[in-house]
Amino acid sequence: MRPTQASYPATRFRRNRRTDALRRLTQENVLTVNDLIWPVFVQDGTDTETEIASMPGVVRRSIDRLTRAVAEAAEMGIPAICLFPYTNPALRSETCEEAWNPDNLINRAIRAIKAEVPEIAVMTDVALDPYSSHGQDGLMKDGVVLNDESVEALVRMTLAQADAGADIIGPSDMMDGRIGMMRSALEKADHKTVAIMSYSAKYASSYYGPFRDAVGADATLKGDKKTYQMNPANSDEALRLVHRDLTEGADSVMVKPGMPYLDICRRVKEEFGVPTYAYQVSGEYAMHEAAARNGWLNGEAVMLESLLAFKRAGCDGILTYYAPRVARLLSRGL
Ligand SMILES: NCc1[nH]cc(CCC(=O)O)c1CC(=O)O
Repeated sequence: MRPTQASYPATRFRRNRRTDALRRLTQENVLTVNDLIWPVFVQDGTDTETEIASMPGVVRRSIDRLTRAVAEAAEMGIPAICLFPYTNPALRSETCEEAWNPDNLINRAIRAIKAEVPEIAVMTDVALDPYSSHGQDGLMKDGVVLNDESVEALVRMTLAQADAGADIIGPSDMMDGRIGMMRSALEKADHKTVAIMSYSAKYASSYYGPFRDAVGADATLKGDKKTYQMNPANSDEALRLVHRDLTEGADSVMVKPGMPYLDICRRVKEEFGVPTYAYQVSGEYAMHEAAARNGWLNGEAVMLESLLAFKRAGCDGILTYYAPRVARLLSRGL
């Protein structure tokens, strides 16, 4: 489209901005509760929660408390949550078996939530970092993260989560070939309706720091994830990855992190026109909160502005730790 307008004074852009009513009438994009996926952290225990120092306002909850919080989220109209575990360090190992234990923390949480709050969509995370003694997303040998062996482990993990009742599988590991293997394993196991939202364009980002605190992978992580997560300098590669994942059977795709990668969101949406999501990651949340809590930014205003930006960039939805706060605001009509 080539925007056409007369020259000044026949055109005065301020006419459409003069009042709140006129601004609402000419607004191109809108953020609604239907755009929100709430990432949540789960820990062992009963009736407990633990604050995450680098993510003020975010907590890890025991399953009972989490289920109550998820019920409230559903009540507010939030369509989906995404579960992340804080695995007991004693259960982390080189071989990561806990990841596909049918009774691990995540699978117990899925069952509890689906029993109590069946209407909310439950998304999971598929990667080995909360279960590995080295904090990497795959299995390791001689200092190398193995691809095909890791995919086998991730497929086992996927099936255990589908058995527990997950609605959406979220592979965040960035191994090659995982989507195809997961899709055919799900078909074979008669989990034909389970969706896959692929973390297709996931960058080796420094914005994940606070998340690694939250799942306890920070202390254990040796080295970095640059041999499998994307180089932040790349953009064409993101399109190739999205294409690959779609041909292997992904139902939707994700770009991660969010705000520093809005150009990628726009390119993906324009090129493929598929359901496209962005993850406003822990570091983005931490930046906003740090500034807001210091009184340097208006927290509520930047929260809303940052989320609207994803819609403008073409995203169909956003994974955001702000989901319940935003939902509450939106239900009051802002
Ligand atoms: N593979 C695990 C995973 N899934 C989501 C995040 C980050 C989420 C966030 O920072 O909010 C990470 C961390 C990582 O890749 O190291």
